[in-house]
Amino acid sequence: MASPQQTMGKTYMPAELLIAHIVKIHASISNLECLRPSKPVNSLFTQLVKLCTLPSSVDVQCLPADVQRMRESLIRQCGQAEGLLELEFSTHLTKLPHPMSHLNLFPYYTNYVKLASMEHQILFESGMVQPKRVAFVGSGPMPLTSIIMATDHMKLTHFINYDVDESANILARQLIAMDDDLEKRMEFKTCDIMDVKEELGSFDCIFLAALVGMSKEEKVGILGHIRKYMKGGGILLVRSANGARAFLYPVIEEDDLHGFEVLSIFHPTNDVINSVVLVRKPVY
Ligand SMILES: C[S@@+](CC[C@H](N)C(=O)[O-])C[C@H]1O[C@@H](n2cnc3c(N)ncnc32)[C@H](O)[C@@H]1O
Repeated sequence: MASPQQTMGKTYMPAELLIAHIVKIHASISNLECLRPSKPVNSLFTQLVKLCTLPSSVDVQCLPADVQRMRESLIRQCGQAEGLLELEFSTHLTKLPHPMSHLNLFPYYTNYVKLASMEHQILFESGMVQPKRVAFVGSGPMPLTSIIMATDHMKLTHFINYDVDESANILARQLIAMDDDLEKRMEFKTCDIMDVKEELGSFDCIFLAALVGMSKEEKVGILGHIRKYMKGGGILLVRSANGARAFLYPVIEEDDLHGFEVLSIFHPTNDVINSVVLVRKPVY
């Protein structure tokens, strides 16, 4: 089997070697009792993220069926572990007197800062400057994207966060409760995004979190629903994945975006995981 090579200071991993490592990690994760944060869980997911952010020639569109099945299982495991990690930290932070001054305790806080800055830059370059109303779909118990966007980039914008999980919204509201500015500009609504209709037409920009729609079919169904109800000329930012990062999150291809005008697709090469796909609903 080919061995790893060094390119630009990063180990380039031949696809078959990378996949062999990922298959082994998936097997170890599958043997874990539960995916709540713990030493073994943290260590396996840290190894997995390191591997998946290495330069490689992996193309998940051409995986053998058994590896594709493993990938789908791994994406669900990653989603579950991410949700449990956010739940753990949000529960801990909301017990502190000023949760907002301790957000950086979250292990992936700097990744979210970089991702939000990247997403704001992409929106700014597409002409979406200081939107009035933004929706974040799948905000979770640690709604870092909305918080960082509202605090650092969109200081006049009103954010409506949708999450199907009421316990996530209860924690998210507690997280921002001590911040007067965010309290006024941020709402958390408990519902499946598939049940939100006319209100989607009130947003200048909608973010769709990577973990909303865990299979291609589910994601495409959600995209079609949002497109149906969002306003003409409205912008949708879809988080996707590329290369080996596609073992962690679902991938959105251009042909999953029929009916939208694709404005840009950005694949990060640093430690940010998600790709950013920006689309607009045409004004008929
Ligand atoms: C764990 S969070 C990750 C988002 C992350 N906090 C961020 O700022 O980008 C993803 C959330 O999506 C929510 N979710 C999944 N499917 C959904 C759906 N169909 N409608 C609304 N929320 C959904 C889950 O309940 C979960 O809390």
